[in-house]
Amino acid sequence: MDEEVAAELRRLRDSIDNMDAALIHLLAERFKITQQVGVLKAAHELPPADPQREAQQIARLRRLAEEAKLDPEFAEKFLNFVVAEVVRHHERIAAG
Ligand SMILES: O=C(O)C(=O)C[C@]1(C(=O)O)C=C[C@@H](O)C=C1
Repeated sequence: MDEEVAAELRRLRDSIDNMDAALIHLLAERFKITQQVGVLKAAHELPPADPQREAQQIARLRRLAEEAKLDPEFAEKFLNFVVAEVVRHHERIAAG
């Protein structure tokens, strides 16, 4: 590979690595908060999932994605993926 191309690829990959690290830290913080939500819901016998809240989140994230020029379908799929995992955690907490 041309040395200039290799240097540019390295530079871009360094930025990708930084962003991936930021995403992991953000997700870890989000899961720490949803863990607290799970404990609160279990203590008050609230259902693990809240479809109405999810519909609001999806509508909001789709809007934000469009503004940011990110595919709104992708944003929705990503939220659903994360929330499905959160609901699994909530169910585990509720089961004791
Ligand atoms: O807000 C809640 O009620 C949550 O449990 C958190 C959360 C989320 O991860 O954002 C997860 C499950 C619910 O269906 C809705 C939202």
